[in-house]
Order: sequence, then C-alpha cells, then structure tokens
Amino acid sequence: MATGFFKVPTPVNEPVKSYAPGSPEREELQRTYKELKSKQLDVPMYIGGDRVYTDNKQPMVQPHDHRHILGHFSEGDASHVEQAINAALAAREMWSNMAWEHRASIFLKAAELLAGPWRARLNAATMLGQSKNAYQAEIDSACELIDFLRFNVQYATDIYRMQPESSPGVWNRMEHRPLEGFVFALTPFNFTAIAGNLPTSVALMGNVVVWKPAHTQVYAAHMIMELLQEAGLPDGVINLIYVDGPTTGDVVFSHADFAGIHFTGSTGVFQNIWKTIGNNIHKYKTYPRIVGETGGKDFIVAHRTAEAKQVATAITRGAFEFQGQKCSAASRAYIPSNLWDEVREYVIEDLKSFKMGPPEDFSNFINAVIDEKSFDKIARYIDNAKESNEAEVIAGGKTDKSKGYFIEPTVLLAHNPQYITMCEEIFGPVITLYVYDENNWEDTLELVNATSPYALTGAIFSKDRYAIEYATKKLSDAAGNFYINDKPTGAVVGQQPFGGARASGTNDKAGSMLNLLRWVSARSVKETLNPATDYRYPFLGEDK
Ligand SMILES: NC(=O)c1ccc[n+]([C@@H]2O[C@H](COP(=O)([O-])OP(=O)(O)OC[C@H]3O[C@@H](n4cnc5c(N)ncnc54)[C@H](O)[C@@H]3O)[C@@H](O)[C@H]2O)c1
Ligand SMILES: N[C@@H](CCC=O)C(=O)O
Repeated sequence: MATGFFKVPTPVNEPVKSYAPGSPEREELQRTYKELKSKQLDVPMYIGGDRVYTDNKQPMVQPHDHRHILGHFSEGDASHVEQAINAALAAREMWSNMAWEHRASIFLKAAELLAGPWRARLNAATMLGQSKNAYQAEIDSACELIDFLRFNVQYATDIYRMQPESSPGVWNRMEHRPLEGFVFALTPFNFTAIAGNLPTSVALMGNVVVWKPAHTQVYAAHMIMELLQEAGLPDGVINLIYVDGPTTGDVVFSHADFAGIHFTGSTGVFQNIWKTIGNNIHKYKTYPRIVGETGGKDFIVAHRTAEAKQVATAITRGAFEFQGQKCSAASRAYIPSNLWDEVREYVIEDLKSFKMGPPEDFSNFINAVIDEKSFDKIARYIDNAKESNEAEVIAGGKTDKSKGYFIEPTVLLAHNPQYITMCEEIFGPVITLYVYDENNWEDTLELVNATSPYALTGAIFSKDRYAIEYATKKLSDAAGNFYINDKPTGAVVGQQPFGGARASGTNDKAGSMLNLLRWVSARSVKETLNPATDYRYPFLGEDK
C-alpha cells in the first residue's frame, strides 16, 4: 500500500556511447561478443518459477555466419502455452495488488542494470543474433530499451495522477485497474527494445503477460528475461515461451481470460489475428485490447529547393542502416528532376564506401539480413527488377547466402511510380527512387499519399517554408511519424512517440502515455460524504 504520492526520478534519454577506437565501451563490447560467440547456450522457456526445457531443440544462428551456432532454445507446444497462461493467471492477484511504486521500482532497476553491467551483454547478443553493428545495437538494445523502461514509469504515474473533479460533499476518484485476464505480447525479430517493451509496458500497469518473441530473436529475448529476474520481477508476471505463432494463437485467442494483445510485426499476421479475435469475441470475459504496430512503406520526398547532399544522406542512412530491416526504413523516394544528377551521384558515392560483413568488424556498416526466408524474398524483388522494363538496378543488386545472408544495399530506379517496389514492404536493404518533374510538387505529394496502403513514417526535404507547410498538410494521413528535413528512422522515446496508421497499425504510440492507457481499465468511484436522507426535490409538495 502506498504511503505517499511519490515523485519518480525524472527520465532523461540514455546517452548513446560512441564505441570509438580505444574507448572502454568498445573494449568491453568486443570482449563480451567474443565470450558469447565462443560458447553455446541451452535456452529454456520461463514459465512461472520454472525454466522449462524440451527435447525439441532449435538452433540459434548468427545471420552473418549461419553455420556458427550460438546454442539452442527449447521449442514448446500448445501445452506450454496453457502452462504459461495458467502461471500468469496465478500471479495476477499478487501482482495487480502490488503498490505501483514497487512495480515501478523493478523496471527502474532493470533500466539501471542495463545501463551498467548488462549493457555489453545485451548489445553483444543483439549483434550476434540479429546481425546489428555496434551502433545499431547500442541505440536499440541499450538506449531505447533503457528509455522505454524509465519513461514508462513516468507515464504510468501521469496516468495514475489523472483524476476527476469533485463537487461539494463528494469525493470522485478514478482507479486505473489492470485488465481482467492476461495479455499476450507477440514481438518481432528486428528490435530488442521492442521485444523488451511489449511485455514490460503491460506488466508495469499491473497486468500479467504471456510473451512470445520471434524465433530469430530468442537469443537476446531470453537475456531480457534474465535481466528482469535480476531486477526482481516476481515469477509468473511475464512468461516467456517459444512456440510457433499459429499454435500459440490457437490457445491464446480461444481463452476466456484473454484480455489483450500487444503486437509488433507484419501487417498480414496482425490482420489475421484481428479476424481470429473477432470470430472468437463471444468467448472472452471482456473485450480484448488490440494494439498492433505493423509494416511500412516509408517515403522521402524532396522538393526542388532541397539540398541534394542532405537528401542523399537521408536515403543512405534511412534505407540501409540495419540492412533496411526497420519498419521505419526509407524504401521509396521521390526526387525532383533538378536534383536528380547530384542526388544519384552522392548516393552511389556513399554506397561505394559502405563495408559489408560481420558485426565483429566494427568498420562494417552493413551486416546480414535475418534469415534465409527473408534473404530469398528480398533477392526475388531485386531479381524481378533486373528483368523488368519498369525499373532498373542503379546500384548494388548482388546477393550471397553461402556464409551469411548478405544482400548488397540496392538502389532501384522506377520508371513507373506504381512499380511493385514503390508499393510493397520489402524489409531489406532496397530503396526505389522515382524522378518527378520538379514543377509537379502538388501532384507528386498526391502520388506519395495514394501509392501504398501503409502510413508509418515519411520525410520531406525543402528549404521553402510554403512547400513544407503544404506537404505537412497534404500528407497528414500518410505517416504517423513525419520528419521535416531528416531521415524517417531513429525515433527516440519521449521525443517522437512511435507508430503509424492505415495498414501500419493501431497507432498507439509505443513509448508514450497513449500506449500505457491501453493496458488499464478505469473504474470511476463516487463517494458521497454526507449521503441524502430525503428523496424529495425542494419543490415537491409545494402548493400550486
Ligand atoms: N510499426 C512498428 O512499430 C514496427 C516495428 C518493428 C517491426 N515492424 C514490422 O514487423 C515486421 C518484421 O518483423 P517480423 O518478421 O518478426 O514480423 P512477423 O509478423 O513475421 O512476426 C511477428 C511475431 O508474430 C509471430 N507470428 C508470425 N506468424 C504468426 C501467426 N500466424 N500467428 C501468430 N503469431 C505469428 C512471429 O513468430 C513473431 O513473434 C515488418 O513488417 C515490420 O515493418 C513494425
Ligand atoms: N522506432 C524505430 C523503428 C522500429 C521499427 O522497426 C525507428 O524509428 O527507426
């Protein structure tokens, strides 16, 4: 029980370490990377207080060296999903009744551990298991996850502070209750921070969770679980299982106590989940909360007044960091005819300077894509472009999966603005450029708005304030995160709350109060301090 109205430590974004040659953080990260790489882990599921091992061992590989196994995880089946739900429901009473400051303290401690002794470990795991370079790992598994943990505590207290007015003789209160049941956190491969945030943001608000990460991210996911345990998370509050998606879905979405899903992943999977929940709606005790952040076809549009070098840099960083495997990655760009020659030259110059290889060599800007399925899908888009007369490959285009899943950063030039790679999410290091007549700014914005079903991120470049104002209005539904004179990636918790609309998701803005509001169910309590004792209105019984 709280004995005060506590102020939480003011969150500040975790500074990004440089990993410059000779820096202590670089030395520690390299040492930890080598240590992890040299041993094989046997990774269990975490259900209630148990570490659960099965005979169904699945390999965890390095995408940049797929014969090198980092260990195995124990894959579960439907019975493990049931066990995880039961463990969550068993933990619910104690956890939901724990005073908020004690819940919050666990996640603040996790942030502190991650900022200190756990930083190199989780960064190295993300580099090894997801093939991120040191900088990309640092902004994800260290800084963004630390920020989620700290800022969410602030947002939770802001929610608890939201209270109604009271009239004389009455005290009105608002309780922000956890949801009645368990919440399912279903997380993608590409961001360790998202894998950590989806279950913890929900648990912070007093909910119990079943968490299923992507199979290709289990290596870092289990370390998050161990970090949370070290921070004092009680057994059963978050239950981590590795069961294939459809099997998990069958059990979770048929359960009467299913109270919500916190999803990040592809649009197709989310739409199927929504349909299943709709079909099962009569089975649930309460209407489940459905939160899903999904795919994107993120754009850069340059106005004729833009600086070519700035546009080119936004393209090369926005499209190719982490091999384009960010939901926010720039994957279509609209270049005015007056800037085309310069932009093309700068982009090609940048691409020539990129080094590609494993993340242990810190000079590699580009690493591998996540797995063979992704590799083959991306390679197909590139091969089709090579054959097409509606597009051409102007840089990159080579692929090689013999040792690791390497795809050269690739720039396509579309002659048709509706060419398939201008419309569909590829989720790899491929961007398609389209050159428009510099005088066709308004029509081009219409084209940008209407070309793809997604609306996640987008960027405009211009030095003309009227053009900026016009584009900002014209594209108001085309992106949930809109950038002016910047690349469309790299949102920071507390600064650019993240999420998109249309086919990109429910736009519940991870890393903001708006998201946490989805994980509470408010109860209004009215207490009358001096209850009425007479039913009559003052005028009843009056003579006419
Ligand atoms: N909008 C955002 O904030 C955001 C952030 C990161 C990634 N993404 C999107 O995520 C996608 C990449 O991640 P991914 O490849 O891991 O996504 P994915 O949809 O393949 O997988 C996401 C999760 O769903 C599970 N899953 C897959 N099929 C399932 C099924 N039939 N039933 C139940 N669960 C199932 C996976 O095992 C994984 O845990 C991209 O589309 C990207 O744009 C979006
Ligand atoms: N929030 C990240 C993208 C997360 C999706 O993959 C960004 O803004 O770049």
